Amino acid sequence: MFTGTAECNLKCLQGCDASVLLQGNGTEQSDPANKSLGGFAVINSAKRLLEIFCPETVSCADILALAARDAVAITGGPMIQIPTGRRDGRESLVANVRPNIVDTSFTMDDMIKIFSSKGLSLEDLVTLSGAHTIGAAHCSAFSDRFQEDSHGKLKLIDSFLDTSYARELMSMCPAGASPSITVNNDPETSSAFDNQYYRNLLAHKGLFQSDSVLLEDERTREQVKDFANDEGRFFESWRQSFLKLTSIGVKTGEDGEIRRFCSEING
Ligand code: HEM
Ligand SMILES: [Ca+2]
Repeated sequence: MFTGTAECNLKCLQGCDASVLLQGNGTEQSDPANKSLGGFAVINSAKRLLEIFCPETVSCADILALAARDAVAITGGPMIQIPTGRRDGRESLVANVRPNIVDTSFTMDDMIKIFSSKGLSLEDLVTLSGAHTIGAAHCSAFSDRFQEDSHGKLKLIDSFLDTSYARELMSMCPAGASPSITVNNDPETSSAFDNQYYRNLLAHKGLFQSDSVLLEDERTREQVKDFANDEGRFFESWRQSFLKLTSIGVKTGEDGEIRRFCSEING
C-alpha cells in the first residue's frame, strides 16, 4: 500500500491522482492531446460497482493504475504487483497539460527534461515507450513525417523512416483522409505486449518521431538493441519503470479525496 497513476503517456500532471478523468469546462480533457483518450465508461462502471460493495474506499487513481497494469498483463506482458492507496485530486486544469506532456515532435533533450522532472530516467524513457507495442494512433500524430506529391508519389520528410513503411502509412493516411482513421502503433503485433516495438525501431519502423529518436540517439540506442534481442530484459525493466510511473506524486493522508464518481469531485 502507498502509502501515481498510469494515466500512461505521463498524464500524471499534479501527481497520479486521476485528474484526467474529471469532466467540465477547462479540465485536462479539453486539451487536444487528450481528445483520443477513451475507456472512461469502463473506469466509471468499475467505480459504480465498487461503490456498491465497498463505498468510498477505492480511489479512481487506483482504478486507473490497476486498469493500466491489467491491460499489459491481458495482452501478454508481465503481471506486476503495484501498491494501492492513491487518493484522487480535486483539481484538473487544461493549462497544466502542455507543460507536462511529451509531444511526438520533441527532441531527445526535450523528452529527457520532462521525464526527469517526474523522477524518470533515460532508461525509463526507453522502457515506457515500449507501451507503443500495443494500441493505435491517429494519422495526425505522424503524418508530418512524409508527404504525397502531386503525382501521388511519396516524399520522405523524416529520412529516418523506412521508405516502404512510410509508403504503407501514406496509403492508410492519404491527404484529406478522415481525421478519425487510426493506424496500429506496432505494425506487426498491435494486440500483443511484446518486444516487437524495439525490433520495429531497429528496422526504422517507429511510428512517431519520438519513437525513432530512441534508435537515432546514441544515448539510448544500445538499450533499444538490448530489448529487441531479449524480451525478458524488456519485461524486467518494464516492471521497474511501470512501478515508478504509477508512483509519481501520489496523494495520501489528508491530501485529495476518494471520489464517489470518477468524473466529478465530491461536492
Ligand atoms: C515518450 C513520450 C510519448 C509520446 C510522444 C507518446 C505519444 C503518443 C501518441 C501521439 C499516441 C497516439 C494518440 C492518438 O493519435 O490517438 C500514443 C498512443 C499510445 N501511447 Fe504513447 N506516447 C509517449 C509515451 C507513452 C507512455 C509512457 C505510455 C505508457 C506507459 C504510452 C502508451 C500509449 C498507448 C497504450 C497508446 C495507444 C492508445 C490507444 O490505442 O488508444 N505512451 N502515444
Ligand atoms: Ca506488439
